Amino acid sequence: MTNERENPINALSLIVQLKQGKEIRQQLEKRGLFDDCHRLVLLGEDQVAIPIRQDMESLEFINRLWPDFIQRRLNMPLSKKAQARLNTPSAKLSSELSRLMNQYNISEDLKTEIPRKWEKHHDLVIIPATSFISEDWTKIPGLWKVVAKCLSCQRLARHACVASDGIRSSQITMLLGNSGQVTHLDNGISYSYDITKCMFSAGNITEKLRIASWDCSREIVVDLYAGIGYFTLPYLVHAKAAHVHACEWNPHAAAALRQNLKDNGVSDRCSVHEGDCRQLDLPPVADRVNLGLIPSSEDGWPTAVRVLRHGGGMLHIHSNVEHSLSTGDRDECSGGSYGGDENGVSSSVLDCTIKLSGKEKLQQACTLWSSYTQSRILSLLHTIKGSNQWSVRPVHLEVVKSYAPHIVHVVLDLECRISD
Ligand SMILES: C[S@+](CC[C@H](N)C(=O)[O-])C[C@H]1O[C@@H](n2cnc3c(N)ncnc32)[C@H](O)[C@@H]1O
Repeated sequence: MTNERENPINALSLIVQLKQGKEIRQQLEKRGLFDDCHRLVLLGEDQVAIPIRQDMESLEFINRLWPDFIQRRLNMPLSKKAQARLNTPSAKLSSELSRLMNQYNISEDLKTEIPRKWEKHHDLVIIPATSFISEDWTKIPGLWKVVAKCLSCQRLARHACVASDGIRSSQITMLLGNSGQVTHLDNGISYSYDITKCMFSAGNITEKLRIASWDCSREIVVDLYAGIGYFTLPYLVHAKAAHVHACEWNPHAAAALRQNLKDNGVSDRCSVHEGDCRQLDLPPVADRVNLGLIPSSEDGWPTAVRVLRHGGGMLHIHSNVEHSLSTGDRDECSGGSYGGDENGVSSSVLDCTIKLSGKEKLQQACTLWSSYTQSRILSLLHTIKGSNQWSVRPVHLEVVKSYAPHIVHVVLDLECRISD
């Protein structure tokens, strides 16, 4: 509680007797009517002003509950919570830029280009692709330094979409600072790379942890889309894989991968195959094949089957799955097509007009994709391995993360076995 004069901001309050203050405040808090941006103010010896919310709904409720209490606008100091909110990087950026926009006559409309979220890599911040794109921002001298100061970083870069050039080269440009080299320490593994040349998927953490929990000490693993080692490294460092064959065609990512193998002391158990995994020259040695490419790793399925050892093994197949094909406000879905296969297994089985919840739609879409994948892999096993004795068994389907609205990144663990 405070006195009326200290650091005041005009706010609406409910005036109550001091002895009732605690109870009324608790009731206001319980009902979400208390304004936690301001502090209570003592009025003389026996009254207290309790800050209240000012929206119509709250006021109607307060009037109904306490019709006899006086409401008054008062100068009330900001609460600690509100002061903390003002000190956030986001608040600092917004207030500093508002001031500069005013000074340099920049239209208020461009406020939409001030970032509200960003990625922080220690002293380097990457802002979204939509940030500060209008020409007018160049009117502010030293803009990048101002932004970096508000966001408490030394280096600043701006995102663009990951390139659709297949090698998923990064399209990040440096705005402040020269080097884009960063290091992430993640579950005891150090990953270094240049953000302007390679991409890093921070969202795959659950899958990395899953891999880390396995015992692969007697296994040979093939990682077809190794990148800088997102999955290769947990296989080696935590799952203790006997050997990993890591394939990667982006030369920058392959160089970072080699460095990361060295930095984590596991180079001796990894062979890096630099090139297109579809042409991977490897005999059938794999107990496990990781296919970590989204939106789809289907191009790599023939190679995965080819490198599986004769008795079979496990495939970890990544994919994006779209789980809402509804139109308008009718909750309906129809025919998500993942193609058919040569066994005539059609995947266009999802043709329903019944109402489905989001969770049910997700389940259906995953089931659909999973059965399509199983039948494709089985058919590849028959063709490539030259035997009809193969069987596939879905062991687990992991939902890794939401990739975009109605699109989830999933991993299917598919066991492939040949009967004796
Ligand atoms: C880094 S991304 C995904 C890595 C990780 N699975 C993830 O989700 O973060 C996939 C990597 O596969 C590589 N890649 C894509 N197609 C490839 C191919 N046909 N042969 C080898 N590497 C490929 C890309 O260059 C990229 O580095």
